[in-house]
Amino acid sequence: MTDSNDQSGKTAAIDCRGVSKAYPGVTALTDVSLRLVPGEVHALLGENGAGKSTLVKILTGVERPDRGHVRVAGRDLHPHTPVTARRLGVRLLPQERHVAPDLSVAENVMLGGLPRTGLGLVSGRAVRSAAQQHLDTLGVDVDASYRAGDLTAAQQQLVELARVTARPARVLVLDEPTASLAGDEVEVLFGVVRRLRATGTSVLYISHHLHEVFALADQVTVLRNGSLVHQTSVADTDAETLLSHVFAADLDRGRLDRAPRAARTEPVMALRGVTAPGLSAPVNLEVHPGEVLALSGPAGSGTTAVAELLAGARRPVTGQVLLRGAPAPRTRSGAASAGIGFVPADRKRDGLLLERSISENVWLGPAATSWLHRPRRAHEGACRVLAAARASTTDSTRPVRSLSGGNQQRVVFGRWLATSCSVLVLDQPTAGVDIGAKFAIYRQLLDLTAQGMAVVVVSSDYEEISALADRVVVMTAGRTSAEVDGASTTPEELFALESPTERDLQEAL
Ligand SMILES: Nc1ncnc2c1ncn2[C@@H]1O[C@H](COP(=O)(O)OP(=O)(O)OP(=O)(O)O)[C@@H](O)[C@H]1O
Repeated sequence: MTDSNDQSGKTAAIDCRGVSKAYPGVTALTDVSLRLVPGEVHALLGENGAGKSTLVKILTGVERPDRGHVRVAGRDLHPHTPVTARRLGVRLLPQERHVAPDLSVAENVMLGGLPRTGLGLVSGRAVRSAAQQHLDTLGVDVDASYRAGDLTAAQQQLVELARVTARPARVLVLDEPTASLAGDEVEVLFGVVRRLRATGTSVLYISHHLHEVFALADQVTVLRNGSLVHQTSVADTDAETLLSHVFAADLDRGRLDRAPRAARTEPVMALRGVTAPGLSAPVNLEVHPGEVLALSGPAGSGTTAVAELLAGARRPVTGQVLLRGAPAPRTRSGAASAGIGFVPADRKRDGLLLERSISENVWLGPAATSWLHRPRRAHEGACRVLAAARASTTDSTRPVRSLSGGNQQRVVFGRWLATSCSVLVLDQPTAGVDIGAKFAIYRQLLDLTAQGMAVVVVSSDYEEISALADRVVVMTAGRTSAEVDGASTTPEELFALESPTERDLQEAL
């Protein structure tokens, strides 16, 4: 039996032994060992900053370990580069989307191996037909001839999944793959993972969602502060045990106590008969001070369009967006100056300056103007923000690039905690944020509404909606389709309300 074989004699698809990695001032991984046999789905859990992405970078050849080694199907990952990893069949679906927006869906899917004619030329028709066939096999309902940049974030994520699976993979690494997916798309992804497992591909599945681990994984490994603290078969564990390993301290998920809701006053914002790209019918909507309004609906249902209209990030074609009864600013910077905060779903788009410090990023938020002259205040403010958002680092002079993905999201959120806006619009605010920090963020939002701020949350997470919302506006196929009370609604009710009606289906035909 070689090093990479298990008792059954199976050679591990991927085997990493004693891997350690440090960045300046931070030990990201200490002596981590992990092996996946062919056809195994292995979940990797850990709070923000635990070392998951660093391990992924090492397994995919992007970063070299300081100590330890990686073998793929019994062969050393040497030289330790992404090209070697790819050649050995290790593929990655990254946390951030990387579709080429100006290329077609087909070109994006087939990017790594465009089918050629006998003369060695690339045939557009062959590319389209091969891509469409692959998308259909995966169950991804997207037309291969569309421009990738015109797709929703969730569709782009599925196109990327199609790209990484277009060629046979020995090991597929999925880094928080459901962060921008909702109900049906999650099922598509699960189907793909199950099919790959059946054909012998090993899947390393990184997630903050325990139900996904129990739905999909055979084995689970928990990292904490860069060390492997727990490794077991999923059949032999339960959610409480896993959580106790993910978080060193007891997780405070106690009830979110809410101040009694203030009597309805005049709306602070309203949409009156608004039409815009992404909407199929005029939208009427009011946002009141002191309430959390949730916009619930699958990707493409119009929730992001409404959030962007409120935040000045999308222009109405007809109708009016009102702020305190007067026309609202029609640009993002104008809306920010008028006190409308916005946390978009794609944090890269929110202009995080990755090379600059956490302090600077907090105070360079679109509503901040005076940070340049007050570095100490910026520093103190950033520390307060980081503590409030339960970020694992208190050193606000660190560059944002050195933060884990989830902690970068907290900085985006923290920007708006440090300002005094009257409306805060958040699109999927806790995607990629660990469960502990999620609840800290929910508490912050509820405190802000108790002080009179209006909060609008676009979310595809039913638990999030029930924890936060006073009112839920449900959207399907580009129009508002229902409004329900946040306190009494259930995930089942929301799911049923979000399912397309007969009318939606007929209009789509
Ligand atoms: N390029 C870098 N330079 C300095 N420190 C880094 C760098 N990349 C990661 N780190 C640090 O290494 C540690 C592990 O980060 P990593 O991104 O692996 O966490 P993670 O478990 O993937 O978190 P998340 O759930 O937020 O994505 C963190 O303390 C992070 O700040």
